Amino acid sequence: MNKPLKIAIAGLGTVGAGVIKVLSDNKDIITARSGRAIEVCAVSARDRHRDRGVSLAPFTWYDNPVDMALDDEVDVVVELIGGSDGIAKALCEKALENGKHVVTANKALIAHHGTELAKTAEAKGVSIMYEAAVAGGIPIIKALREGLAGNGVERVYGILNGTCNYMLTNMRETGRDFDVILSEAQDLGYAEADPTFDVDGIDAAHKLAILTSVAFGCEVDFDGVQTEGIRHVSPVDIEFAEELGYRIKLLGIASRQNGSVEQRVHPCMVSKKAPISQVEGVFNAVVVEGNFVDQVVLQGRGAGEGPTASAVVGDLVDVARGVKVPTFSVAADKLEKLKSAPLTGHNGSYYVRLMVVDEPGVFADVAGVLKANNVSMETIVQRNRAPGEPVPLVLTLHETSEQSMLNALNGIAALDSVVETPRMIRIEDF
Ligand SMILES: NC(=O)C1=CN([C@@H]2O[C@H](COP(=O)(O)OP(=O)(O)OC[C@H]3O[C@@H](n4cnc5c(N)ncnc54)[C@H](O)[C@@H]3O)[C@@H](O)[C@H]2O)C=CC1
Ligand SMILES: N[C@@H](CC=O)C(=O)O
Ligand code: NA
Repeated sequence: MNKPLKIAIAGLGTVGAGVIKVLSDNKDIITARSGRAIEVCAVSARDRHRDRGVSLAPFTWYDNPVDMALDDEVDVVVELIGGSDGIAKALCEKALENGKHVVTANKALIAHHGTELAKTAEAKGVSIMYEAAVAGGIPIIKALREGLAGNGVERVYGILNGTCNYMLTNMRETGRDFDVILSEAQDLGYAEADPTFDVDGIDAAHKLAILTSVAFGCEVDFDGVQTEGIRHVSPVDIEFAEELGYRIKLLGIASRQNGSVEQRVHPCMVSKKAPISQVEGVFNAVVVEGNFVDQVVLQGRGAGEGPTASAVVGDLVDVARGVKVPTFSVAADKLEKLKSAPLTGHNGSYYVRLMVVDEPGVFADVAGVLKANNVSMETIVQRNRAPGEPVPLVLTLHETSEQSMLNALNGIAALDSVVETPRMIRIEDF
């Protein structure tokens, strides 16, 4: 048997503790598949004495995880702390510079610094692997980079945040409060250390920026992702979506368009008949559209201890086997720099909810603004008649440009009878 692969784990929270469990429970199959044992030799976390359900006694303890990058026994540093900068970045940089492989679940780090880290790794002849960073247990990075390498990818999209999908599913099914369901997702280990990253779409944007890079062979451009979270999705919108035949999903969508790339994360109305609208709870799904394969759909748990640890260990097995692949889909110094397409140039259909004073002439005023902006209406629904009181007025609009829609919304918001900021959700036709 070849000599064991020695790993150092930085961060022993949901994912770190999970990795120790997978390596121990599946030791025999992992050793057989890797052709060598994968052994933890060192660990680091903030609290040495917390009960994690795993014994740390066999491992060397480091108070400062960055020192593990200098440990001669260590072949691979597994970074499971999180955060785009600070200690996680310092550790990964130092490990790569010292010729150690890095495996990480940290999407924030890869989304912000992926291109430079890949350049360092490739120059040093080591790997930085990050399967767990995108869509948890779904092996989407491997699928895109390896299995689909023969295709030109035209579009990649999906449900990329388990917390938001769990919340939207539960809001619809149970009618419970946003904050109660968010705290449940935190207890289940799905949410980020700062859950505003989930709720505001930032985590999904991190993942989309990484997917874009692997799918299109371009530099990672997190700032190019146009991002909106689920904070403004209200129970009223969820009810209207049901009535109109849609489900609301937070999607990340990246498409290539003549030398530029459009990257967007926002709530979408998706037909209840579309397969992606059936993906519920903590499950994620990623759809890849390739020019020869047509459509490939991968679905699985996007967050939580077991699925995320499964992805980390998959990367470790690749390192143990000596697999050599580019960090993204082409060598780091050959990644294209693509321009970002602005969302104002996007064409699509829209759902709009207004809160209006229930009085004669409101429909006509709204229709007048839409006409002036060349936006045509598909349906209009008003419920709960309450003369003189604010009531919801819901419209769906035929395909139009985002800029026209925004102009129309500004005009509508200025009408006296419209009493709250209009809410707009894009309708996606999959
Ligand atoms: N929880 C999940 O479902 C998923 C998490 N991830 C990513 O995995 C990473 C870890 O996430 P979780 O395990 O959920 O976080 P966590 O908060 O449960 O664990 C973080 C660990 O890092 C340690 N840590 C923090 N600062 C430290 C420092 N200065 N020095 C040493 N240790 C330090 C903490 O003590 C803790 O053990 C993050 O990058 C996260 O985005 C990725 C996919 C899914
Ligand atoms: N907070 C993330 C964890 C996995 O990436 C999520 O909810 O998807
Ligand atoms: Na993954």
